[in-house]
Amino acid sequence: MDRMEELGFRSETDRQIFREAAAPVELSPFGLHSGMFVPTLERQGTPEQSRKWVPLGKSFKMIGTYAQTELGHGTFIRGLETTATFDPETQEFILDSPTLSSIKYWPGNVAKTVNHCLVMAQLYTQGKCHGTHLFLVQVRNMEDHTIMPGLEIGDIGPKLGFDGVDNGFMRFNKYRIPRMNMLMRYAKVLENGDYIKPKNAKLTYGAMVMIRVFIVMDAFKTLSRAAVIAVRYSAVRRQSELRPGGEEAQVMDYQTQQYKLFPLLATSYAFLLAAEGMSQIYAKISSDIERGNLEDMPQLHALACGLKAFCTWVACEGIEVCRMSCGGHGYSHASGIPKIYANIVGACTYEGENTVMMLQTARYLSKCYIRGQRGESLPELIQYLTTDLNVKSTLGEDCSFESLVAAYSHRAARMVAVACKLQQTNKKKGMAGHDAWNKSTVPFIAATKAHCHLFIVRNFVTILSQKKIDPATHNVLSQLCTLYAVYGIVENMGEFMQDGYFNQDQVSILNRKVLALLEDIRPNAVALVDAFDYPDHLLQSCLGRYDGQVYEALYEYSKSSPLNNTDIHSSYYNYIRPMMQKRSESKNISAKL
Ligand SMILES: CC(C)(COP(=O)(O)OP(=O)(O)OC[C@H]1O[C@@H](n2cnc3c(N)ncnc32)[C@H](O)[C@@H]1OP(=O)(O)O)[C@@H](O)C(=O)NCCC(=O)NCCSC(=O)CCCCCCCCCCCCCCC(=O)O
Ligand SMILES: Cc1cc2nc3c(=O)[nH]c(=O)nc-3n(C[C@H](O)[C@H](O)[C@H](O)COP(=O)(O)OP(=O)(O)OC[C@H]3O[C@@H](n4cnc5c(N)ncnc54)[C@H](O)[C@@H]3O)c2cc1C
Repeated sequence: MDRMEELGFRSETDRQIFREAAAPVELSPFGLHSGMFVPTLERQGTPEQSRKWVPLGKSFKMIGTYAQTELGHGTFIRGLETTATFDPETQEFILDSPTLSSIKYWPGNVAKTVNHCLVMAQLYTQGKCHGTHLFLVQVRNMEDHTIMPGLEIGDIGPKLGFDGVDNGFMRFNKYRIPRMNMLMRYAKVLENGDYIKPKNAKLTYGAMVMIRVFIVMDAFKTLSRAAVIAVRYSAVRRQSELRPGGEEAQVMDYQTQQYKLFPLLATSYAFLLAAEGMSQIYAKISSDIERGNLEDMPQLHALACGLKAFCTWVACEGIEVCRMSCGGHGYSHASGIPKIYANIVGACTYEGENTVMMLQTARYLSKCYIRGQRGESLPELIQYLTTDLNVKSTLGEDCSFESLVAAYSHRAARMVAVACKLQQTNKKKGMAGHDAWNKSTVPFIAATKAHCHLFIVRNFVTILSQKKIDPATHNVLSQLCTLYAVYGIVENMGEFMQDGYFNQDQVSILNRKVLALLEDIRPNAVALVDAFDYPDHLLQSCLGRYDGQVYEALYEYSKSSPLNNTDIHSSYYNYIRPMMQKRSESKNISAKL
């Protein structure tokens, strides 16, 4: 913190890069403070509240987190049970956890680190419940960090990853906070207890939308780091003979290794651009929302949910492929990959479980599909839903960007139509609306994945056609873009072929194109991962070192294992030797017999 001040880092991006460099392996216990607590105070507080609290947060005088999930409910926010009941006599809210299942459970850094929380609770005033709202709650004494009376707080125990984050539980026993600690930018409770409702109840969910946008960038960061490690290692690692009697080949020269890694390299670039595109859309629509124009809120919500889920799923699968492509050494923490995976895989669950998020986007697509059928105008990103599904592909040998985007549009439009028609058929059969929906959600998830895939391909193509890029770089980025798109088709061929959109010749073209691109990309593969510019310090990987001294690094790493501190381990004296002695005594006994 002091060092950041000394260096004059003001922007959140600079600060984030610094924090990551300072704690490269474990997630920071202040991540939720800087990433969620302070921004939520800024965006959900009134100007007065922000002026009061944000400087305290930014200077770490107040350290906070976001406490929403409970033992009994995470996904279903409307089902949260923590109550905040307004007492007009004292001008306070009384926070309470009325049941076991209402205990806050999972919030990061609640257990030991923070002294404040933003608590999501059901607001009661004048005997009426007004749904969930956010409240700023002091949870520890600012002098000695003791837990405030009326609260029970603890750690939830070990997890798959997130070792640097003390996820905790928290129980309220009629705990009082001032009225002005409700975040009142959109909804308000007046002194007499009157409730002023917001323009849209979902404005309270703004912090989640923001983090989902950040998570798309996390998916890029983590997948690209694993790809850097795996590609560099594949250039160093030699195994088996490619040419009989020749020297052992770099494993990167095996076509199968290229097929594992180069599409993930291409995906990393695609995700970086998608994350940037998503951030721009977020900046535009969220500033409209702040000015009171809520028209595009559903579009933003749908895009953030879909991309968060799509990108984290693909990143996690891809990181695992990177790990396995490093053979045995990939399994060691020395590779750096297990930690990357363990931390990012949580993102498939936190900030909205991925299936649930996909279904939010699906609902939006379903509504847009109906509007499109009625001839109503649709937002630009969704206009493809009205394309003519009888058209066949014009893809030729060059696999042009235009033909690839058309293929992705066709696939997504067809799959959304299939899911919507199933939903409609279910309704016609007499099912209630919710059943008709539930019984079409599997095809809706597939359709939503296709929709997100289209967004990413189209975004990559658009950037290549609009940005001024020098010809050599443009050429190699075009290869990556084409590989991302063609590989996606080859791996999901059934979805593109089901209605005969491609003919047999075109399928052969696509299969050949993938293999040709692997060869094109091979000479630039290491440069393309170097271009991400991750320092060794950040990667913390013996396999992904910039200088390629992999075996030296692995040997040094092994020597630093705590088990090597002594020649004979205490387990020998405590267990192995007594066991051996026992065995030899019993052997002697049996020999006597
Ligand atoms: C979306 C919901 C599931 C909605 O639930 P419902 O179906 O019940 O709907 P509602 O009635 O509530 O909604 C009606 C209506 O509103 C629409 N809606 C909903 N939400 C929004 C919204 N936000 N904006 C606009 N509109 C919205 C909804 O679609 C309906 O519309 P229609 O009627 O038109 O259909 C909701 O309940 C929900 O969001 N649930 C999810 C809960 C959730 O997200 N919880 C998050 C808790 S906080 C958390 O998890 C924090 C985690 C933070 C982790 C720390 C991150 C640190 C960084 C780590 C990075 C790792 C990198 C590793 C690096 C390395 O190692 O290298
Ligand atoms: C590492 C980590 C960090 C976290 N940090 C925080 C934090 O800082 N603050 C905080 O408040 N919370 C935090 N959480 C909690 C997290 O936000 C929730 O776990 C998450 O929102 C998922 O909710 P859930 O646990 O209720 O899952 P559930 O909803 O119980 O999901 C279980 C299964 O049910 C399915 N399901 C649920 N609803 C539906 C539906 N409507 N349709 C179809 N399928 C459905 C899901 O797809 C899933 O397969 C964290 C969680 C993790 C893992």
